[in-house]
Amino acid sequence: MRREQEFVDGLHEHVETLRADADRAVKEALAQGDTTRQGRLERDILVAERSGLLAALDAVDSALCFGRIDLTGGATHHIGRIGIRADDEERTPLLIDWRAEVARPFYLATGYSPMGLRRRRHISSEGRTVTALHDEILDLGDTTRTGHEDPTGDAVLLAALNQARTGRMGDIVRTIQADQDRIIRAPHQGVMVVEGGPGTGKTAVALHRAAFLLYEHRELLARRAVLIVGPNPAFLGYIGEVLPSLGETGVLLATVGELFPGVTATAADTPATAAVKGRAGMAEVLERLVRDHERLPDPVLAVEHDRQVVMLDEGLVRVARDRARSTGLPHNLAREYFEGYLLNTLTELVAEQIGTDPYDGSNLLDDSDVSAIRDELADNPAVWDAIDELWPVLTPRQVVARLLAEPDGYLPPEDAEAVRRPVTTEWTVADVPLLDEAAELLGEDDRAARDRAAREQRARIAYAQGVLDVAYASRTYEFEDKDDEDAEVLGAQDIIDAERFAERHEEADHRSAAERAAADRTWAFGHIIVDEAQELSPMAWRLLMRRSPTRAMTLVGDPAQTAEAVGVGSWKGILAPYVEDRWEHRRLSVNYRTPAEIMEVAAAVVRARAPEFEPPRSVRETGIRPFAVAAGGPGELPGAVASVVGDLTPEEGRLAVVAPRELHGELGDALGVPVTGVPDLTRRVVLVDPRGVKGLEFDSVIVVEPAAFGPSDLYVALTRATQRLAVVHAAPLPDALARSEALDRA
Ligand SMILES: Nc1ncnc2c1ncn2[C@@H]1O[C@H](COP(=O)(O)OP(=O)(O)OP(=O)(O)O)[C@@H](O)[C@H]1O
Repeated sequence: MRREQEFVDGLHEHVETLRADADRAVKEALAQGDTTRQGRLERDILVAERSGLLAALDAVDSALCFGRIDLTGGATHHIGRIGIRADDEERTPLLIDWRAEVARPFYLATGYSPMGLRRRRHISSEGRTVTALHDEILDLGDTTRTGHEDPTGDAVLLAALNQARTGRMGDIVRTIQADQDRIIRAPHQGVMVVEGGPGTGKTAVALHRAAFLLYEHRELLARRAVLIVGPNPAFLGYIGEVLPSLGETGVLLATVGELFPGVTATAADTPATAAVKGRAGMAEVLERLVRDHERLPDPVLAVEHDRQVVMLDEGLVRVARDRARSTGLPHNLAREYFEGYLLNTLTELVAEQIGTDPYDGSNLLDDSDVSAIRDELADNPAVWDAIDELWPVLTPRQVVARLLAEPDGYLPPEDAEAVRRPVTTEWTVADVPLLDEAAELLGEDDRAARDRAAREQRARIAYAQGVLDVAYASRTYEFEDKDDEDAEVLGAQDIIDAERFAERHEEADHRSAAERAAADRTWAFGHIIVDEAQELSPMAWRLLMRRSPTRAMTLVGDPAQTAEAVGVGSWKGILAPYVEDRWEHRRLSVNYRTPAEIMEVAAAVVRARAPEFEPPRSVRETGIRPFAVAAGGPGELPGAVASVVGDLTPEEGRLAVVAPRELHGELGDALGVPVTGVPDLTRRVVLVDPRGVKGLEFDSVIVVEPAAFGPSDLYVALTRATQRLAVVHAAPLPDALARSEALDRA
């Protein structure tokens, strides 16, 4: 223990030096004034790098080192959250990053396959103080003993699993299990699906995989960013600290409702409405709606020009429309072509009207006359009104709002009723993939932005030119008598370089890749990780696949926990359109969260639908049996819940009351718990609705009125506790629970 403490102390001293160096480097660099473009670039890179290092050092401050491996050859390596090297010539590694290949045996070695290890040591600490060592002997011939042997090899894991919860997920870097490690370190190309029941560590594995990929492919992923998609904001809050604790911050965490820049949708539709909006067929519906805006006159459209009236008939417009469509461009981009064709058509009509020789029918106009007519037409607002009517520029919001306000003719009557709503500016989560699809169909008409950018650039150049002219004039004057040729040449060159000077004045984009990605709908992420992937609709998959042209994705989920009517039918069905059968499937089968006693109750709920269902194997038994409490009637429910909350609230840790939303008001009053949209999971007692509890976990869970839950919601709710579970009900229990022998009656 003393030696490990000395090692840890030495490590912290070294970290202090690194921190001070990095801090100084950042301050010095920031204090430097603007020099050359190159200099500023280098400064920005240095500041970003050192600030990143500082953030990583701060994040991993406690429990920096958590393990040691002793190799049969005599070498030893300490393993930690980040890698640290000594200052010597060879930059000798002091602490090995857990993600490095050298650290791998720490996670994989067994007595049967020791991978060159003699011993594996877990080092536990509180803050900077080493509190315990646990050694596993992997070389069975080795007889040296340290007095810290852990005969079963799982003391550290069990201690982690039994620890009181904090309302924030923690990292599992000290105890990653072998099957989890293989997923975390799988190659990053292609699609990998990770399936596993509740508590098998899917979320933990997904987050550690992100950290591993950022380590292994740092350059690519720092540029392209990693996106992690989760089911709801409470869940993202719950997992938000895992990656920073591993020293990683450059990751974008988002729900699907946040993936259309400018919209943050949290409102949910009813399941039936979300199901209609999420169907793959909606892509064609939107396409049809957009094409219906590429209109034909019925039968003619009169355009006034220069005191004449020109008649655009259906046939003429159809030709222009077909030509514009044949470009294959999205609606807003093809409009430029439509404008051109229609102006040509109008020019011909006007030229015919005014230029035809009344005697022989020949045209009296020459090319320059015709060209002048075209220019005049292009200046005529009436012409642009006609173009706007026939081929309007559309925004994604207009298109989706129009569909939802007037779905008739686009959706069968029943579906139309399900989605219909008045025009509104508030979007639901299920609207977001529709907005994204619409944006894709419309294309970005960036001509205005391009023109503006060009104008600004010209203005900047003119300004820079002016500045340099002044500088040049004064310099010439200043150097006139000195006959300093060099200075003269320099001044002249600067003026030639006005354009470069202007560029230098452009603000550098200081945002991180993740921040830029969040603001850019067309961003292609380096890797996408989807948690609770079973929840996503086909339309949401379309959106995500557009963000991942390389299809580097890790999808984790559990079909048995699917609540959404449009969720995953089968991975195959979802993935085939994008990658055919080129995806990998991995399974996790050990439940680290839910003790066996609770899992038996939860499994009964699924078995009522699927008798052959096999739940994941719980790694722990606690000897504490779940129980049900029957309230005398609905009026007595809050009191009964309050009494069970009193019994089950842990000294440390968290308790969740999972109840249908309708009951939250009276339960909140009875328990003195605030009723909020996004629950504050760091409170000792929280009130959550069945949908919102997905992915979360607590020491104790009380499920209220389970008859009101959908079967998959009930399964999810019953599998959230690490220690104790109770069910409180006024209505009769669902059959599966009523019959379960694993549920005691209090
Ligand atoms: N190797 C491990 N070491 C320590 N704790 C672990 C390990 N694997 C998983 N856990 C813990 O088990 C709990 C469940 O993990 P996680 O939430 O990742 O499971 P999940 O499969 O996503 O569950 P669900 O589908 O029910 O939401 C977490 O508290 C996690 O920290």
